[in-house]
Amino acid sequence: QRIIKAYESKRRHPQLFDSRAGWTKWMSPSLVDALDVYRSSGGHNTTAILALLREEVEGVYSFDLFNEDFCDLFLEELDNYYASGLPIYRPNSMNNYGIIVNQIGMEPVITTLQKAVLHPIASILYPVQAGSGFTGHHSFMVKYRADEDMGLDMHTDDSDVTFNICLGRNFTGASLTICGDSRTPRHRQFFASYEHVRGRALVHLGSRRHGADDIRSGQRNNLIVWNSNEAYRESAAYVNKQPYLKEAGAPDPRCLSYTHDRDFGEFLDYPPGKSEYAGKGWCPPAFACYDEMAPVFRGRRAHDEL
Ligand SMILES: O=C(O)CCC(=O)C(=O)O
Ligand SMILES: [Fe+2]
Repeated sequence: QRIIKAYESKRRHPQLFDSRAGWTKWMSPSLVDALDVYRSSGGHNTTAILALLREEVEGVYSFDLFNEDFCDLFLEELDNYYASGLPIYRPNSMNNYGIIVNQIGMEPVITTLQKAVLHPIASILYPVQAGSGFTGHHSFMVKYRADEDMGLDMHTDDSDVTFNICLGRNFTGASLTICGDSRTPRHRQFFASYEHVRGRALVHLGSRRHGADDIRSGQRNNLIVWNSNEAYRESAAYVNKQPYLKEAGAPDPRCLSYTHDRDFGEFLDYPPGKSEYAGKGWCPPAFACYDEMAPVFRGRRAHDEL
């Protein structure tokens, strides 16, 4: 709160923080029109919105959201914040170069975006998780560069519905690998590789396993909005209350996580500097290991207990 106040007078593009106006003027005109159709039909006419969504793979969709101007202004604003010397809160332990944008004063304007754009789309795609409204969001930037963080380990989000919006700048590589839904037999099976496009958003359930492949050149900055819905979390349908199903078979190496998976080392070498994770994984839990994995797991345990 103190930081938000301190930054207020230093904003480079104050219009980006205007929660009343929101970000509509930088949005894809056809999306704005489609949302109008949806809204004026009381949420019944979903045709126009659905026509703008591209299904990348079952359960994961992308759509054009912002224009180049928006991406430029937004990245300039972040550069300006970094130059201000104010403290930078990192989004999570795995992102050393990102920033939580709610902490620089963007929470209200992103709430406007959530109400006007994200929730309508999420409620069409994921009615159970989106429900009658989101109750909060955790919004942050991730940044990848060949000489900084290059990628992000496989994980699921503490989010009910995630929107991942690419702001550029120029880059090659850095695609997003999409695997299965957590707790399902195929959670570590490969589903798709998504190439980010500047101005385009990807939307998926937070429970979907995903990770960012290493960047080859340039830099990629994405705005991530983790939407949460308290009513859904309290309901019996909440994903974290579902049974953890037994894995169907050996994982696809592209879907392995060195921070989460107990069998990572059976398939791949730990990335440089990450070998401390060996032996610390918990996923899958013992009762949900695929058949051939059990001896591996028991062997590891027996070894550890010596
Ligand atoms: O780099 C990306 O596109 C995804 C980042 C991500 O999944 C996350 O920060 O939770
Ligand atoms: Fe994520």
